[in-house]
Amino acid sequence: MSAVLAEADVQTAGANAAASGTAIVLFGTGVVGGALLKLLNTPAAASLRLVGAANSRRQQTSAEQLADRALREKLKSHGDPRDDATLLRALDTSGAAVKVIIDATANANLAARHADWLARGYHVVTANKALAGGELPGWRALQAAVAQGGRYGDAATVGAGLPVLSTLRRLRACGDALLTLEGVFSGSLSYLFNQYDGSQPFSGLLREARKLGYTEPDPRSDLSGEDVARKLLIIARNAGFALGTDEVEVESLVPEALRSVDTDSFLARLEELDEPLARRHAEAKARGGVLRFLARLNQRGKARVGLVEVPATHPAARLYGTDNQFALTTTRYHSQPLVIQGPGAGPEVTAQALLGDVLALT
Ligand SMILES: NC(=O)C1=CN([C@@H]2O[C@H](COP(=O)(O)OP(=O)(O)OC[C@H]3O[C@@H](n4cnc5c(N)ncnc54)[C@H](O)[C@@H]3O)[C@@H](O)[C@H]2O)C=CC1
Ligand SMILES: N[C@@H](CC=O)C(=O)O
Repeated sequence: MSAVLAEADVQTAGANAAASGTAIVLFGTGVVGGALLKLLNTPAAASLRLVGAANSRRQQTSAEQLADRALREKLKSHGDPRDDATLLRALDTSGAAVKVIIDATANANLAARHADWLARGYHVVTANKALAGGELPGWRALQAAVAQGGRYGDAATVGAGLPVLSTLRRLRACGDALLTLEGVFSGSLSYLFNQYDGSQPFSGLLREARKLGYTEPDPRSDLSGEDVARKLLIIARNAGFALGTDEVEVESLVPEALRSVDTDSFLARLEELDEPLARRHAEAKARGGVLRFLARLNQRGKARVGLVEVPATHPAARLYGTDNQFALTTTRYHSQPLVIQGPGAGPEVTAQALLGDVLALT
């Protein structure tokens, strides 16, 4: 069985899981983790056993509490103090053949533990991009752990589960190679720029995107281009380009004055985004163009993410909602790129990507 998870594996999952027993611990019960908890209560997840769940401050390992449909809400005020060791012990003592840690946080310290968890025999399924899309040594440690047999479910890290990484791996397994990559890799920025026409403030749309669960916990991770850069790095690295974080040119949409304030202050000052973006929008419109936040990797490994004015005929100008678009030019898809497109953010699709990766392990 390969070390990374293929979509096809999911099909036989339910029956196998019942036979082998799969125990899971969930880190993060926010927007994505909360949606996953709902999915765990559906027949699709009947073979999985939740033995621990945690938010940043509290955790639960009692079977009775974990079975409570209000678990996410209750964890906000009730539960044991956070302690990773107790959660891992719940996996160890579960008697399950397959032990899975699900990371539905954006916490870099937690992501830094993925390789260690894999080395200790746990499988890891993650929506958290901080390791694979972070500093190169972290990516290399992850690859080393995967080479030793650890299995890493990463579908949710790119395109919120769109079949991007699995397609890329399949192409590579056939000897194909990625030449260039271009597209819209952010669901929230897609949602924002697909709708923004200058008639309403950008900050209002951003509040909406946040309410719908499309943005990162701190929306500056989206607006700064950091989240898109991480996705670009994850794809590029999976395609064999060992790019460092400093090799991606990143354009930030966050005004200088808002970059180092705390999250609450930033959220209280969103209107400061409006004027510069209204100006850029008006300039693009006057030339018949639209603004899109694009990621690009060329054949020499040069990578850039940022706001680009594109003509109305550009493929990225014809996206809707949270659509992501990944155009892969490869040695075999060279006259026309292979394009993967669809909703690229949102709790339900992302939680489904996590569940699919867990089921594929069994
Ligand atoms: N929202 C979306 O559409 C998508 C999100 N993702 C990723 O999913 C992850 C979670 O995103 P959201 O659910 O939107 O964020 P959120 O802010 O709603 O939830 C984060 C959760 O992580 C918990 N947490 C933080 N540190 C923790 C720790 N050390 N131990 C246990 N729990 C901890 C928080 O208490 C919270 O429950 C992020 O990495 C994000 O990039 C990936 C694809 C799509
Ligand atoms: N905040 C992210 C969520 C998915 O990774 C985005 O907007 O794409």
